[in-house]
Amino acid sequence: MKRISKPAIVVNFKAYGEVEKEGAMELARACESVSEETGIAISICPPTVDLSYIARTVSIPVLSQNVDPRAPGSATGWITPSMVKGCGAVGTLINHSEHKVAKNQIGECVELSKGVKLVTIVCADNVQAATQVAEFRPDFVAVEPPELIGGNISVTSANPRIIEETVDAVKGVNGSIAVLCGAGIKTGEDVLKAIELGTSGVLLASGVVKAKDPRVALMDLVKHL
Ligand SMILES: O=C[C@H](O)COP(=O)(O)O
Repeated sequence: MKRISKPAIVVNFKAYGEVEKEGAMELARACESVSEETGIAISICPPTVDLSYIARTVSIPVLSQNVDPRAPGSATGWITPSMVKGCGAVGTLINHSEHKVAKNQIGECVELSKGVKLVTIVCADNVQAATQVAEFRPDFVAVEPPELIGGNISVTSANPRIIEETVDAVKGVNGSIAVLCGAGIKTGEDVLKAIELGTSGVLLASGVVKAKDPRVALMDLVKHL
């Protein structure tokens, strides 16, 4: 199933050492296997260097970790949305906290991505930023307080208000934009809380990528869905 259905679990592999060499494909396979076994949509964002290989191999949705605001042409080293689409990915993150895009270029990334029918997940650090990026009409806005990213305290318990307020603010801009939350999410309880707070799912990384057994971590994440 290549569609990002809801509730959505989006696993960002980032650039962790665990996903170097064959690690990315092994993790992609684990996500695919849990998704098939449970029927829950698990989407993945592998490192760009593995995007094409993984997108053509697994049956779950594969997204790029970023795109650049460039159309096909003389753009050495840039990652165009068109290229991402061409290698079999179904969507892309944009403006991740660890890969910021200049404010005036976020809209361009969304437009170019939509133009090639990529699903767009635009990240935002706070409610104000989430409201601003919602104006670009992405498919998803993912709110992630940077100080909680990669830590052991889930945004759902550390700052549930930011999630509720982001859901209200984004829906106020456009009711069809789905909201995700991320930062420190590690358990099925965290995911359940995220849904109860009004989101359509979660964006997470370390809870799966750095888990001793990623398959066990994934099964736990989806156990209440
Ligand atoms: O893209 C994922 C987010 O930055 C969250 O990362 P984390 O789950 O390691 O906190």
